[in-house]
Order: sequence, then C-alpha cells, then structure tokens
Amino acid sequence: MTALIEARNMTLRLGGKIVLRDVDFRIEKGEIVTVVGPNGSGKSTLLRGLIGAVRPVQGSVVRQAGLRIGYVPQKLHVDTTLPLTVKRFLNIPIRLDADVISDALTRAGVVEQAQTQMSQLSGGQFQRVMLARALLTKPDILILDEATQGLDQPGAAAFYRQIEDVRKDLGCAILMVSHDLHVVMAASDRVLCLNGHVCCEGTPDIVASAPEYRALFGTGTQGALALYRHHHDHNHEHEGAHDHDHPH
Ligand SMILES: Nc1ncnc2c1ncn2[C@@H]1O[C@H](COP(=O)(O)OP(=O)(O)OP(=O)(O)O)[C@@H](O)[C@H]1O
Repeated sequence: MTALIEARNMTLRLGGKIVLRDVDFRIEKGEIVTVVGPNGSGKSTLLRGLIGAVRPVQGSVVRQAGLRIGYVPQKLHVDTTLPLTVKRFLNIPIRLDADVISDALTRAGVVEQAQTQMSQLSGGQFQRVMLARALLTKPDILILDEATQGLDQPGAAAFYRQIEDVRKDLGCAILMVSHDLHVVMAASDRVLCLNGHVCCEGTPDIVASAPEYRALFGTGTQGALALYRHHHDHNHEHEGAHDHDHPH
C-alpha cells in the first residue's frame, strides 16, 4: 500500500536546536493515528514537518502526488473585534460555493452557526468551525493539532465522535495530536509516542504497555498528570549521542 505521507529518518531543527530526531513514520489511507508525548516533545513540529512547513535537516518526507491536506493548527487567533460571520470566515481567502460551505459545516456539526459571529462561538463550536474549514478541500488526510484544547470532557468526546463520522463519510486518514489519553487509546488505530524522537509506536494496546509510554504517562487514570512529570530511563541528549539502543 502506498503511504499518503512518509517520513524517513526525518530530523527537524528549529532555531538551531534539533527538536525531533530520526523519525520514520508513514500513514496510510483511512488510518487514525494519534501522536502523544509531553509538552515540548516535538508533536506540533512533527505535524509541521509532515505538511512541509518545516524542512528536514536530515532524511526526507514524501507526500503522495496531489495529496489534499486539511490542517487544523493548535491555535488560530481571529480578531474578535471585527464583525465576521462563520460563513464569511470560511469564504476567506477564496469565495466558495454556498453548497461547499454548508456541506463542510454540516459534517463538522455547526451548520446552524453559519450566520453566527465568530466572536460569539463557544470553544467547542469554534473548534468545529476550524474543522469545517479544514474539510473545505475534501482532504485525503485531516491533520489536527490538539483540536480539543480548552474543551471539557464531554465536549472533547463529542468532537472525536464527529471526527470519526468524518472519517467514515469521507474515508480520509486522520493524524492528530492529543492529550486526551483515554479517548486517544479508544479511538486510534495507531499511537505514536514522541519525546524528541519516536519513543514507541503501535496499536494503542502495544503502546500503553510499552515501558517507554508508561515512563511518560504512568499506567492508571493519573496517567495524564504524568505528562508533566516526565521520568525516563533512557537518554534524551539529542545533540550528542544517538539513543538508538533503546527499543523504538
Ligand atoms: N521557533 C522555534 N525555535 C526554537 N525552538 C522552538 C521553536 N518552536 C518550538 N521550539 C521548541 O521545539 C520543541 C518542540 O516544540 P513543539 O511545539 O513541537 O512541542 P509539542 O510536543 O507540540 O508541545 P506542546 O504539547 O507543549 O504543544 C520545544 O522544546 C520548543 O521549545
């Protein structure tokens, strides 16, 4: 099977610092892959490398010819002092057919908000409008960077259900960064755990039982807290020696 996007030995540097080393990664049609890892572990940078916004200093990224990517960035600031309806927002920068807009809004579950001011959307509605925006191009792959940030648990769960419906209907692959570990574990085909490199990767079961993952996230419901208490049993000195001898 041909991958939609494939990275080989991809090393990414930002501002003179290597933030991600030797990443081998591929995503196929229709897969849901989630990227987890502590703050600063390179998750957003990985996505930016895969979409071509950051060039690898080593290795390569190959995207399928003509690949359509729908990208929902981690943060998007919309000037709330400007009067701007959802519909007009989706028409920037290119005016689109009303049908295309209403189809994307319907798929994202916010068709009733078409005439609402952007400044009056709830956090969950705002994220859905961002999802609608990413769907306008009928993407082959939807890439979401912490799309449920700021949503409460039911809001986040509803958002993930929406994403699953989108995948079912459009057949697009989904690559997302998430901190909602339980949802991630339930909804992903594959999980990629990062910490400046790929710590471990596989089906949710395999990753959840990997020592590298447990070192990062713990084992029980307290796991999410362990994100910020990052203990590790192997070396993360990116600039120096390689850490190839630990299991990937
Ligand atoms: N423009 C930049 N110049 C230098 N270093 C940067 C730059 N942007 C990010 N970094 C560093 O790169 C590392 C990876 O950042 P990245 O945003 O990819 O992490 P993340 O895993 O997405 O984090 P979070 O969970 O906090 O969003 C961090 O140490 C960050 O400080």
